[in-house]
Amino acid sequence: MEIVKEREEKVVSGEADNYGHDYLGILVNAYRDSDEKNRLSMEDLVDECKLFFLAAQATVNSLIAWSLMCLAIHEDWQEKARREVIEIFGNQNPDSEGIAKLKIIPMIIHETERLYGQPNPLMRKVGRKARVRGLVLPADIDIRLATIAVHHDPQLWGDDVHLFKPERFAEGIAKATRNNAAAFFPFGLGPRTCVGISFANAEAKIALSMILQRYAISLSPAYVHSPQVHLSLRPRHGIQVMLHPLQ
Ligand code: HEM
Repeated sequence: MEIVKEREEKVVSGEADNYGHDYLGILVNAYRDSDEKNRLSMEDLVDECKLFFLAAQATVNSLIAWSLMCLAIHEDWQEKARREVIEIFGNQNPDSEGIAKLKIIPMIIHETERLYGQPNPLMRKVGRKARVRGLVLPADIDIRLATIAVHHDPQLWGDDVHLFKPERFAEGIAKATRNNAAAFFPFGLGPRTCVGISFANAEAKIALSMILQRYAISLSPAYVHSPQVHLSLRPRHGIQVMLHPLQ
C-alpha cells in the first residue's frame, strides 16, 4: 500500500505523469478509475499483488531449482543443453529470438515439470450433474485433479515413469502424451490455465541458459533428496550444487 501511495504522490506532485506501465501501474490505474463500475478496491489491488507474488515466485523458483538438480545428476543432458545454449547464444545474454530456437532446454523443463511439478491438486466444483465416460458426477461435489498422480502414472508414461528422460518430449508435448491433453498439465487446463505459463517457461529458459553458459554443475555430497509439499514442491533442505566456472 505504501508503494501505491508513493506512485500516487508522484503523479499528484507532477514528478510523474502516470502510475507506471508495469503490472502494478495497471492495477493503480484501475484503482483510480473514474468509472465506479470498473474501479478496483484497495483490497482487490492488494489481493492481486499477493496472488501474483505467490503464484509466480515459489513455482518458478522450484522449477529452476529442480531442473538444476536434474542437470547436476544427468551430466549427459547438462552437456547437451550447454552445447545448445553456446551454439545459439555464444556468451551473449539470451534474447527472445534465440529462446524460440531452444529445443533441448524445453525438453528438460517439461520433464522437470512432469517429475517435480505442482503437488497440490487442482480443485473444481461440479456445476451440474455430468457423465464422464462411465462415471456419473453429481452436481455440487468438489473434485480434485491430482496433477502429480497423472504425471507419475505408468499407464500414461510407461514403466520408466519415475526416471528423468527428457527425450520423451523430443517431438513436443502432443507426441509425448499421444495427443492426450489430460496427461500433462503442469499449468492447469481450460479457461483457468495459469496466466503466467509463457512468462514462467521463459524465465526458466533464460535462467538455465545463463547458468549453463558460465558453470558446470555437480551435486554436492551434502545434498539430501527430500521433496516437500508446499505451495510448490520444494526441496526441504535446499539443493546444494557445486558450480565450476567454465573459463
Ligand atoms: C513453473 C511455474 C508455474 C506453475 C507450475 C504454475 C501453475 C499454475 C496452476 C496449476 C494454476 C491453477 C490453474 C487451475 O486452477 O486450473 C495456476 C494459476 C495461476 N497462475 Fe501459475 N504457475 C506458474 C507460474 C506463474 C507465474 C510466473 C505467474 C505470474 C506471472 C502465475 C500466475 C498465476 C495466476 C494469476 C493464476 C490464477 C489464474 C486464475 O485463477 O484464473 N503463475 N498456475
